[in-house]
Amino acid sequence: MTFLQTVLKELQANVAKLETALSTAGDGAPPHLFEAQPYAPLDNDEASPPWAAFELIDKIRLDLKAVEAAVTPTSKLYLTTVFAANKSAALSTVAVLGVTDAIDKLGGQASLADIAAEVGTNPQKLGRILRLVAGEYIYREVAPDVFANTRHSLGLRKETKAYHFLKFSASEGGAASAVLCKNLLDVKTKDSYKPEDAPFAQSVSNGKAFYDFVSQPAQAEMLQNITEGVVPWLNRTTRSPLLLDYPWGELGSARVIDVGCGPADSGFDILQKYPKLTWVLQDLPHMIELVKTLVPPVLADRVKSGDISFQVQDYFEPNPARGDVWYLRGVIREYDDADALKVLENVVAAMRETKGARLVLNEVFCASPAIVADSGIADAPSQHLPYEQSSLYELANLITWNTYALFGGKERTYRDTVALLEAAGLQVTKFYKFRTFTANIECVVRE
Ligand SMILES: C[S@@+](CC[C@H](N)C(=O)[O-])C[C@H]1O[C@@H](n2cnc3c(N)ncnc32)[C@H](O)[C@@H]1O
Repeated sequence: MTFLQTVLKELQANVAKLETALSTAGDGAPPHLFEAQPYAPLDNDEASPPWAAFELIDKIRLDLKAVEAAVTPTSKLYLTTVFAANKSAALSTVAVLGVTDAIDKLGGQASLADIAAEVGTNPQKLGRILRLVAGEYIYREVAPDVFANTRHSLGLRKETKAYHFLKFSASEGGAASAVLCKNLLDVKTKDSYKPEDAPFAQSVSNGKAFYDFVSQPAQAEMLQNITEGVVPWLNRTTRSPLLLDYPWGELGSARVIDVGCGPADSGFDILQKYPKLTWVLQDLPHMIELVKTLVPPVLADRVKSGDISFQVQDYFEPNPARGDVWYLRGVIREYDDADALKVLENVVAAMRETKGARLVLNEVFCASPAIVADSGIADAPSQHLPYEQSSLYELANLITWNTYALFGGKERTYRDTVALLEAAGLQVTKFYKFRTFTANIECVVRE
């Protein structure tokens, strides 16, 4: 069998398995594409697809890309890849313009002239953008110059607030990415993981670290957009797996120390679903003051009872807290190995004071699409997709480069992370893969 036929055979088998796995979800119907309604088993961020289905998604996508790459001339592969930034701008633009709402208002499908009049732009230019996005099956051209919503355009309605995230990523994220090459070669920045050396600081903020820049009075609008739009929308895409794919319930009434808690949205979500847990929120003074104001009203009584408490704690200093679970989400990604090790060593020293204490690390793990030793392999790339890494391999890598471009930091592979944890005196007990691009590593102190 030829390579293409081998991949197609694998694809066919995996699509059949996917349909079977999805037959128990939603109303049991297989995925649709052109209808203007969400496909609930896959598109509902408040739930997660069944595991068996989720595991097939990456395999199918990887093999589809293999087919696409195999039939594409090299220069055309470069051109479509390098111009993908235009797709980013197009998606952000239709979201900001409110094209989905306009089509809704015009009855579910409408001419370019009517959509353009509704959103206040030029129909010819809008058509060119919409065709780019329709190539991703977001919108459908139902007749020449007539566009309709599809399953994938509904998430762009203004009420979803997706446009905050899409606009920010395409504009500030795009500007930062544009200087990536300079950032990788400049002697000051190439080996640095500090936020003031990130591409964003070289392109947008005149040398200021991201949060120092957006905290300035002149950037108040950007900060508000980030805290009220960008971050909540992104967090929604990981919330359900974080709650369901790690056995928080088995921790019973454990005391959790949330190190570098930030706005603590994940802690507050976990506490609402697993009310027996008690939770200590640790961060620097300004963040502790802020997080006190962010406690959801349903948890107010738990603050009063002391089940949820706040501690100012610098994680580079010895940690006097005592707890059964030490939870670090997106903390060590901020640092190079030497600083990450300092943070972990302080946690390990405190963990030694509580028998059986465990550390739960929630991160994005850089992912390999496929590790293929031999050319002329007799199977499909999806059969070489490594396990110990973030799910959604492509999205995980896009996200880690995006966070690097904005904030610097060192996002790691699973192997890099395990080496760091072991250097800090920890022993990994389990890797919890999630149905999203983050995952948990659980460890205990090595005896
Ligand atoms: C990337 S954020 C992660 C926040 C949170 N864990 C989350 O998942 O949203 C890192 C957090 O570490 C805090 N932080 C930075 N330096 C710190 C330090 N030296 N000691 C304690 N917290 C610190 C920041 O204020 C910020 O809230």
